[in-house]
Amino acid sequence: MTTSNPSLAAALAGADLLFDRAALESVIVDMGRDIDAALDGERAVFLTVMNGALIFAGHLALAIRTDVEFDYVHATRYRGATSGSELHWLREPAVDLTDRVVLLVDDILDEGHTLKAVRDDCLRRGARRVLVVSLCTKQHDRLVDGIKADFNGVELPDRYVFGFGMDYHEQGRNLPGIYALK
Ligand SMILES: O=P(O)(O)OC[C@H]1O[C@H](OP(=O)(O)OP(=O)(O)O)[C@H](O)[C@@H]1O
Ligand code: HPA
Repeated sequence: MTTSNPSLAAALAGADLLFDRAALESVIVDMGRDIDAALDGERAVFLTVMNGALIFAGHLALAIRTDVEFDYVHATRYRGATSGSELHWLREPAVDLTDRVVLLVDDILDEGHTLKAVRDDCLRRGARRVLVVSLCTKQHDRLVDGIKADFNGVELPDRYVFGFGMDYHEQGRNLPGIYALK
């Protein structure tokens, strides 16, 4: 941690716990069941958007019974800040997506720029179907046109959240719950 980072302890002291680990694990089990039904036996590419989706992806993969092929992309537009800017691609998919079903797995659908760009990139690479899977979606009117989650775990108020993979200035990703700044 660099010394210029705002204090995680101070943020936690002023934050609300929205969903604890047990609640999230239960939601993710249900998502896995729904995804199995949608895949109907097809072996999908399980494409994780790093870094934020890391923890969700691990839990979700264990909740899906259909075999999947793992790959990941790294795209970031917040870069440790609490408001987004343009998307930076740090790693593109390695698996050939031609004619594949893709489970596009991310932690949060906020304004939607990230998932829209990655989803469109998968389609450009020839994916037959992209199912957008997000642990949470923020409720506000800033969502870009043309993107929605096909599978969503929980809905969030319009507040900056962290934990369960999501960062507060690159801190707090391994907190076992979702917290919201006041
Ligand atoms: O819907 P949007 O407004 O585009 O925001 C959602 C994206 O922002 C976060 O990534 P971030 O850029 O913070 O990178 P990270 O995954 O490394 O935390 C999050 O993991 C999503 O990918
Ligand atoms: O509220 C958020 N928290 C963490 N990462 C994010 N990326 C987009 N919105 C958020």
